[in-house]
Amino acid sequence: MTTSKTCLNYINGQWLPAKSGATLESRNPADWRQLVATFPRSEAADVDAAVEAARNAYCKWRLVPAPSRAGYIYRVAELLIQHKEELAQLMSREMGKPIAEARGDVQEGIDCALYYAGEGRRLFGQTTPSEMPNKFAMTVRIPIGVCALITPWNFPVAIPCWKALPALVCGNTIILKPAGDTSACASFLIQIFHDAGFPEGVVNLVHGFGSEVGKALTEHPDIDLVSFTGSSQTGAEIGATCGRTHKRVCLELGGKNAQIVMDDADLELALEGAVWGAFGTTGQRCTATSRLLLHRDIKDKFTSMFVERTAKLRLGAGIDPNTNVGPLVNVAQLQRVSGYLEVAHFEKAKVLIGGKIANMGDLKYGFFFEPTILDNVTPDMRVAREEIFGPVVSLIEVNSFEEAIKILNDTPYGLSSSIYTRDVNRAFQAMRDIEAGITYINGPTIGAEVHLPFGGVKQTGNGHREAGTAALDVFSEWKSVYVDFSGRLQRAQIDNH
Ligand SMILES: NC(=O)C1=CN([C@@H]2O[C@H](COP(=O)(O)OP(=O)(O)OC[C@H]3O[C@@H](n4cnc5c(N)ncnc54)[C@H](OP(=O)(O)O)[C@@H]3O)[C@@H](O)[C@H]2O)C=CC1
Ligand SMILES: O=C(O)CCC(=O)C(=O)O
Repeated sequence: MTTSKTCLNYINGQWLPAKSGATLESRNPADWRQLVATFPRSEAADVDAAVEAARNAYCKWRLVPAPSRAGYIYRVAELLIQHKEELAQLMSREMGKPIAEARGDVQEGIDCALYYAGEGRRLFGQTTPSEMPNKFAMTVRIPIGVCALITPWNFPVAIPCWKALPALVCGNTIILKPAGDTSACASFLIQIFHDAGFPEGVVNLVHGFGSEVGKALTEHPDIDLVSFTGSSQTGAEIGATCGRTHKRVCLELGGKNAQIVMDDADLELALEGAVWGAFGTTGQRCTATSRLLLHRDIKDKFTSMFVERTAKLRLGAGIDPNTNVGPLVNVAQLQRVSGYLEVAHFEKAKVLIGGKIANMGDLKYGFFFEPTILDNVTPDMRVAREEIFGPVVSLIEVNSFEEAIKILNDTPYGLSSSIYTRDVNRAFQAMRDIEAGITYINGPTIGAEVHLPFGGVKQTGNGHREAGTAALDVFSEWKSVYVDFSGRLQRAQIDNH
């Protein structure tokens, strides 16, 4: 039996309870009887204290040379490596991810830290010729200020790292508001930042409800930027508030990702991709495969292979190394996914396998849902259009490559996409014509790498990207600098120079 943790806020280098003293609980989704952590139910007053600390710290942090800022980030990488297993096990208990995937989540945090530590010695700007003689022109990146990072529960280490590390290397200070379901993981991560020695106030953590702490951060006049990953609904609300209060905002929202399997595909390879893409992380990824667009010539064969393989997946607690599919994160997710099965029945989709809450034996203490394949799905059905965020995938038959691309694009979202084909011409055509931020050729829709931009088109976001150098464009402003060493007034576009 593992003991529960008492998590606190981290403000100005101090571990503190909520000013009100109120607390909330985080429980193991594989067995809700197990308390994983208690954490502060913070309010606007706690947010005010964190914003004040971050604002004060910003004055000095922005002047620390970027290679020195990167030194702290490198130390985060070292500490994450040191604590990888402990953190992965905590994650598996707190949000249910199978342990191998939890290790992958921490590894992504490590990769991210190593990448942005390196960026501290680059942060390249441009030098460019001036129109004038004896004048030098260049661009430099400058930080934005105090950044609020509002993160979900599905990648409790990777997503906070994607946001915090580029923000910090650019010279901003941060306040993390993690999802309540992964408050212990967030505290562990911020302990690592503390141990890495960041100056007081540079890194802050405020736990609590999104509707209280998240909202207070978004509305706060002294927050300069909000970076958010989560639902489209909350994202739209945050976007509207930031518009009203003139804040920079970066939104990473939903997906309705599809994998195309063409008639010439390597079916075994496509099968591995479909299983991992649809049921990895119990389908709780914004990049999860929730539609399989199958060419009519391989549909029957591929479908029976897929059903057979899905039947072998083992549901269980993530901490058990034999588990393939863990629980959903909480009862609300379980209800949401069950609700979509009602929709599927109403829409006359055919359940080929799964389709129910799994409550045999010890599973009855958790939020388990059977891996589910829906057939006879048409592109207009709700199950084919709305983000389900669970282990449910819809099969849609297509007659041609062109039809597959058309259906793939026929969604309000545009995050990830995939095509399995041996035809290089089709692969390149797909790369060009698919409307999505990410396209995989002969790979599943999941598995992004930290040095490439991550994000999507249409309602998946608001045009920004996380990860890679693209994240530096979120967390810094461009300043154009002209140095005139002519010793006289030179006026571009007016003087005949
Ligand atoms: N794109 C993605 O990666 C993700 C998408 N989702 C989608 O969202 C659905 C619901 O999941 P849910 O966890 O409720 O997602 P939310 O978008 O509501 O939550 C994401 C984060 O935002 C916070 N938050 C909630 N309301 C507000 C608000 N008004 N202002 C500021 N911050 C807020 C949450 O805090 P708190 O935890 O306290 O609610 C959490 O930290 C899922 O089924 C899935 O479809 C969810 C997670 C990730
Ligand atoms: O699958 C991936 O590549 C990353 C997924 C992710 O970050 C997410 O679902 O939020």
